[in-house]
Amino acid sequence: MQLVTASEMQKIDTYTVNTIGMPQDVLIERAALSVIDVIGAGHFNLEHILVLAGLGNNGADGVAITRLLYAQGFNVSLQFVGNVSRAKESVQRQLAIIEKYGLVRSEKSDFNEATLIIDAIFGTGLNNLLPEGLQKMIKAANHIEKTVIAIDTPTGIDATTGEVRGAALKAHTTVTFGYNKIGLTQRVGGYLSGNVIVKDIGLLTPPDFSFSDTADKHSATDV
Ligand SMILES: NC(=O)C1=CN([C@@H]2O[C@H](COP(=O)(O)OP(=O)(O)OC[C@H]3O[C@@H](n4cnc5c(N)ncnc54)[C@H](OP(=O)(O)O)[C@@H]3O)[C@@H](O)[C@H]2O)[C@@H](O)CC1
Ligand SMILES: [K+]
Repeated sequence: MQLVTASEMQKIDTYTVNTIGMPQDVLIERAALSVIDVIGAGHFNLEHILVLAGLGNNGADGVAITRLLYAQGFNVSLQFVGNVSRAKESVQRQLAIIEKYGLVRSEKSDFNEATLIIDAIFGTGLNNLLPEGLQKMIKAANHIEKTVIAIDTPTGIDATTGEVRGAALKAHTTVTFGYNKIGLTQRVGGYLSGNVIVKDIGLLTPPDFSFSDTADKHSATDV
């Protein structure tokens, strides 16, 4: 199966949105729906779902997932990591929608109460060490061994190299979009990603795209 680096994935996202004209919110909705499929097909304890969201498009996926779960009647909490006033427009749009659903964000959540954690903090946009406060939070969450579903990549894993950027939230399952990422198959990233499920969300790859990875070297689970 074809693997990609973080920057290749970003180029494919940009091509799909800017050249093809697929609205970004449609991709986010499809990403969220694909995660709902995985949650529904798995044997997860859904008594209390906690969604941790970041300030970029990965966080926007998280807010959309929260809305879809809430609309189905699940007990779901949404907690942001970082200052929401600095969130990308995609997140702000999702937040405006959930407000109208009557969904209220949590300021601080008790991880012990959660039966399932959805990690939508950072995805392919991760470009540095995680902030120290977040590293601490992740280490504490790993310690209590909750079941985690990572959105696109486990937070803290470099999607290109599989290295840990300070700390990484260990996932039971990672739902990744379009193509699997090299970093989810190598080094510690391979271990911390758990079961990797690749979902098609309608991304298009430019016809002349040159991948740095040669497809016949690898195999992975495709769904
Ligand atoms: N593109 C699309 O259309 C679609 C994308 N989708 C989803 O979006 C995800 C990629 O989204 P994203 O590019 O917004 O980046 P994300 O991982 O959310 O990070 C947010 C921002 O955080 C920042 N930052 C980075 N590292 C940092 C650090 N260590 N400490 C602090 N800040 C740090 C950095 O901002 P910068 O520093 O560059 O200003 C970065 O931009 C992808 O994984 C998939 O889930 C799908 O829904 C399909 C449609
Ligand atoms: K994530």
